[in-house]
Amino acid sequence: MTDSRLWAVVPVKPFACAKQRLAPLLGAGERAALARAMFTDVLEVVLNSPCLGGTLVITSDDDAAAIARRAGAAVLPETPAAAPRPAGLVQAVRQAARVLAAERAAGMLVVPADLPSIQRSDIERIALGHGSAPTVTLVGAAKDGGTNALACSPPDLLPICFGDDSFRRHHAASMALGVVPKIPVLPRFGRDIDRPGDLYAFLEQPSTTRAFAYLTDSGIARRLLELRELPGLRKLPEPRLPQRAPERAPNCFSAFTFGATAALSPE
Ligand SMILES: Nc1nc2c(ncn2[C@@H]2O[C@H](COP(=O)(O)OP(=O)(O)OP(=O)(O)O)[C@@H](O)[C@H]2O)c(=O)[nH]1
Ligand SMILES: O=C(O)[C@H](O)COP(=O)(O)O
Repeated sequence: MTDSRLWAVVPVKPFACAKQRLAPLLGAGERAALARAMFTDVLEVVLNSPCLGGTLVITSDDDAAAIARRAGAAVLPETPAAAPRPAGLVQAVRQAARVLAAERAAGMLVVPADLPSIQRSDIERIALGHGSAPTVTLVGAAKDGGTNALACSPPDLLPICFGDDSFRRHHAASMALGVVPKIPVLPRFGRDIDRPGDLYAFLEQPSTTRAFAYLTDSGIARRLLELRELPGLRKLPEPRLPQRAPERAPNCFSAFTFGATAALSPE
């Protein structure tokens, strides 16, 4: 590959297992639908960013893989299947880094699938400011010390250590390599939706995202209004769809099996 642009890597956990920390507010089906909507928002942004060389979605979820392929992204079947966090995320991103390095990609930009508010200008700030190898760019989560954007050139330069306190650990790993990471200030990249407070904050800023539309059209936003008086939600339109009863979550870490890794060219 002679392209000097970064490849976006979007790791996606099976929707049926996603957003467990939102269980106090949402049923299993609602969490899966929200994760799907957020992933579609993120996918649209990265695929519409010509500053990127391509988009690789790594997942063991057939539905996520089908969405990615329809949108024009390359899909890398995750092997082994998603494990409990953070091991699953770490192994998935390491797998993607190995594949991109083998394809001689200039670098990778890991974009989590739970950042529905990001915009193309945010991707451009990271990609166009990243520079040539060896380089690391990091963007931290606003609250929990996580890493919400990780770019590295070459793709397998940086030890991947998602999990508790990951931003500090990724920063330290980069410094240990003698690479001072670039840390652009990107507030929208800081706002991943993990916990109830993140969901309330997201709802208080109406947007044209699929995630916001799902939460309002399904009646969830109004239900949360009744749970916690949110002045910002008063002007929401009446919900159009009947509310779905919470469903039981399936066994989330049953074994998935996939074939060989997909080619990088989008199918
Ligand atoms: N491919 C893959 N992606 C993962 C895995 N675990 C998490 N992710 C993705 O990594 C990003 C951040 O993950 P989390 O914030 O832990 O999201 P989550 O696992 O849905 O949230 P919880 O269920 O509350 O832990 C999201 O895009 C997830 O879909 C995994 O095991 N495999
Ligand atoms: O930094 C990390 O480990 C990932 O971004 C996931 O963290 P989160 O579950 O807190 O979003």
